Amino acid sequence: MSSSESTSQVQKTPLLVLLSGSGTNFAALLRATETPANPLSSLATITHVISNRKSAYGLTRARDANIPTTYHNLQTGGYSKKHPNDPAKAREEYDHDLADIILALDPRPEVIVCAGWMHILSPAFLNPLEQAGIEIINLHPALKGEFDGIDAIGRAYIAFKEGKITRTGVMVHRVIAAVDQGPLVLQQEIPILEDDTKESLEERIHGVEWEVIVEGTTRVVKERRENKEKGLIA
Ligand SMILES: Nc1nc2c(c(=O)[nH]1)N[C@@H](CN(C=O)c1ccc(C(=O)N[C@@H](CCC(=O)O)C(=O)O)cc1)CN2
Ligand SMILES: NCC(=O)N[C@@H]1O[C@H](COP(=O)([O-])[O-])[C@@H](O)[C@H]1O
Repeated sequence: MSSSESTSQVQKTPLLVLLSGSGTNFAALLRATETPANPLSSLATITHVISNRKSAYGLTRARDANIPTTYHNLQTGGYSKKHPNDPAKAREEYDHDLADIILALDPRPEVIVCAGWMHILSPAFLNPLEQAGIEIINLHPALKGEFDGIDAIGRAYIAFKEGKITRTGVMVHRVIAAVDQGPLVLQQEIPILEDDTKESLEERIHGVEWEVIVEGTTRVVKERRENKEKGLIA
């Protein structure tokens, strides 16, 4: 940033959020971008939200915040009907079109945050986004290398009850084709207490998620802006 520029004049990094559910993590990220005391508020802004589920309350939260939204669904988008006997082809076309939707946005997002996005992204999506230089990160309620995939919290709780673990955690990682196995941005361990129920553990994990998604996004945005200033990326 040149000395004559204030942060208010510097273009904020446009973020796009992918979500499938209630959107509490999106809400936490939005709060951070709108809270002057939070460093993220001077660095980034959420410019679009996409969900694959029409009923996702996260879409309502985005609309209430006057953030543009898109609903993109495998069934209602006709992908499954077009390829009734080839679900892989249907998913490939769905992913390809999702990438086209994002690449056509103005402003084009620079960082995509998966915040409870419950769809595995294929190379048909990942490749064009990578070629466009758009970074993708994901919030996952487990530590790296543990409980990849869905119901990570439930599986961690079972492992705890079986005496196999005494802690779990939350991570933000970069998204690659291998689900939840991309490079770590950051993670935070969460102890599992003897008297924890699945519900009490889940509640504690969600509270940590709302912090980790902000810190993880902030780290990625800061690194990207520094790399831009150094001329390492366009
Ligand atoms: N290529 C990648 N795609 C996604 C990643 C990733 O790391 N690489 N992270 C996920 C988020 N996620 C866990 O953090 C996750 C979400 C969903 C699934 C999954 O099995 N989805 C099923 C459908 C499940 C459902 O609809 O309830 C599916 O896509 O067939 C696994 C992991 C986001 N995508
Ligand atoms: N594999 C990813 C995954 O399981 N993510 C989970 O989706 C929820 C989204 O909640 P939200 O819609 O309230 O943000 C989060 O709690 C997170 O644990």
